[in-house]
Amino acid sequence: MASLTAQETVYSTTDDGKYVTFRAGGKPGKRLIRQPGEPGWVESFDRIPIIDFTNINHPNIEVRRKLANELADAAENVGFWYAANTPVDETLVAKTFAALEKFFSLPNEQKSEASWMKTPGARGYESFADVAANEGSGNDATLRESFIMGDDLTDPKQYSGPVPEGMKTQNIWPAAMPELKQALDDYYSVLIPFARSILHLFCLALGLEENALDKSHKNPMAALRALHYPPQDANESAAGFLAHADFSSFTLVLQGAKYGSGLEVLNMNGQWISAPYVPGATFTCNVGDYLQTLSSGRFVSTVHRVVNKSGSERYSLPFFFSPDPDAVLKPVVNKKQGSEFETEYSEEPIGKQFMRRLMFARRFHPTAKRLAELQIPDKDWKYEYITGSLP
Ligand SMILES: O=C(O)CCC(=O)C(=O)O
Ligand SMILES: [Fe+2]
Repeated sequence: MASLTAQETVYSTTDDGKYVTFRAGGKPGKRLIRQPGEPGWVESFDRIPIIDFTNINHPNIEVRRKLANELADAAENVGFWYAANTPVDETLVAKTFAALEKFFSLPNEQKSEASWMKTPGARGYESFADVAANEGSGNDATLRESFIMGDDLTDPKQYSGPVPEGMKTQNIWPAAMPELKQALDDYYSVLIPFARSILHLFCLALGLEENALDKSHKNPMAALRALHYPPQDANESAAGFLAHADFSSFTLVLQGAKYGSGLEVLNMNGQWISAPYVPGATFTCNVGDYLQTLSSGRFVSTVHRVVNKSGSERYSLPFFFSPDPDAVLKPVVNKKQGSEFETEYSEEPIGKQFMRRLMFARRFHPTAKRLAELQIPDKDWKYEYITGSLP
């Protein structure tokens, strides 16, 4: 059993002191920073709740419903929660992190053989220099490097049905480390059923049939993003990962015991609440934008960032679970009374919205524009991409 202990609350203040700025829902946003007792201070979380997932697949639906209600409470009031005692075992976690450490320690040329620029959907390796170029943070910034793999209907390890016509191979793998594919495939194949069970809990929590969202998550867009953050200087003002909300239905992040912490979650008072590692293969999880829309804003896609001032290397492994690329996302429940949530949604299939946001995040990168044109050869889209006027 993981120990269900509350963690320390830490505030950090690398913002301008008055506002925190971020990107959420594809738009820039800002939040006023308020100290306790100041006008406008609101009740908001100061820690991330820990939920025991032992009963996630319990045969009795009433037992599952009880867990679903705990999850709903966290999803409504925080948007983040720790999932302890999940079906994912610690040996698998240790093996996966060992593979990631090995991959990131390869020479740059070997990692770059599997560059994201060679794939249709920006899978593969994103170097320190790529991140610096994307975020305009300067050429020598070494804030993070990452490796992405995800859903791929051309990969028989993932999908046994007939490959849809015109479907391209999505993932790319480094020739220098063939065992990376094995390690990430193994982990991914355990995360998919775990995520499906969580989706069922969210349906119960919304008062729907457990399988109500299965039809929009048949061949879900799902991805693992392995991340490596070297320790940042104490006076470095850039974040390892800028403040953002996720474009996913929900995200399940693994953090490793021996690595530095640095994940921080924004509460309603503009305070950064730390979300460090919790022992026992415990996941740090959050609601993403798509579930926020599906739930009419009942579940909140909360802004977060990474600032690794721990003094040690940090590796983390988010798993993003999103709807089918051809799904059109509409709220499946009514808005809560008094909710100020914007209920506007787009009729555009979510896969296209997803790619647009993915490419927008790389808009300063010289090669990203070419990649964007390959992926979505759509005039309007290109226009939006070039001018940066995304909705
Ligand atoms: O590194 C982490 O813990 C979180 C990274 C993250 O927020 C993301 O990949 O969207
Ligand atoms: Fe994120």
